[in-house]
Amino acid sequence: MRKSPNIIVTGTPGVGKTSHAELLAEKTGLQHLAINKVAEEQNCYDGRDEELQTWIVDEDKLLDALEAEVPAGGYILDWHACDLFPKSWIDLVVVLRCDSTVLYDRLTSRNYSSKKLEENIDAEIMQVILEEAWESYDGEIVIEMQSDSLENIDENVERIQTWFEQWKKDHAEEDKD
Ligand SMILES: Nc1ncnc2c1ncn2[C@@H]1O[C@H](COP(=O)(O)OP(=O)(O)OP(=O)(O)O)[C@@H](O)[C@H]1O
Repeated sequence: MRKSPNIIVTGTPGVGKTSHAELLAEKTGLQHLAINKVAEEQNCYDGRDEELQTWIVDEDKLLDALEAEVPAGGYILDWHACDLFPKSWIDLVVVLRCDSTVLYDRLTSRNYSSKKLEENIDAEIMQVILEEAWESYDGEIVIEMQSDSLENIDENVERIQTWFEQWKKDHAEEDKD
């Protein structure tokens, strides 16, 4: 039984996962875990995709690196995929969405190749990560949030914070029972 929940914040690159996760960590005291940093620090790679200029993550190694701490709870898992985390670890999945023209502007400032830019915009339009979340977790724990503006970040974090406080209350009562 976790004393604090685990929340995934996921979505296409550039939708605002880090921005949300950092503010949410500040408001809730949950620990922000940038999964790409864990993969880098623990060398959970299985080669490199030169065309897309990204590392290929060895998911088994990555799960091994997370297994000792994450199941106990208290983490915000920030990553551009969500299907590798076991269902039993996760209490809420936040899928951030972004208008494709807004996302295009955010990603062009990153010097991505045109192929990488196009793939990410297509993935957002086709709601690839949202479908992945629906397939991997129970529908009632998956929430979709729009992340086009700074106001959206504040509103979304406030909503998640309300959910977090309710979760804590519910579980404190369960502990008493
Ligand atoms: N809702 C938003 N409104 C305005 N700007 C935003 C919003 N979300 C993110 N941004 C801006 O877009 C850029 C990318 O944001 P961020 O790094 O949080 O995205 P990300 O999803 O974590 O990206 P990555 O997957 O590459 O780590 C940053 O410059 C950030 O300030």
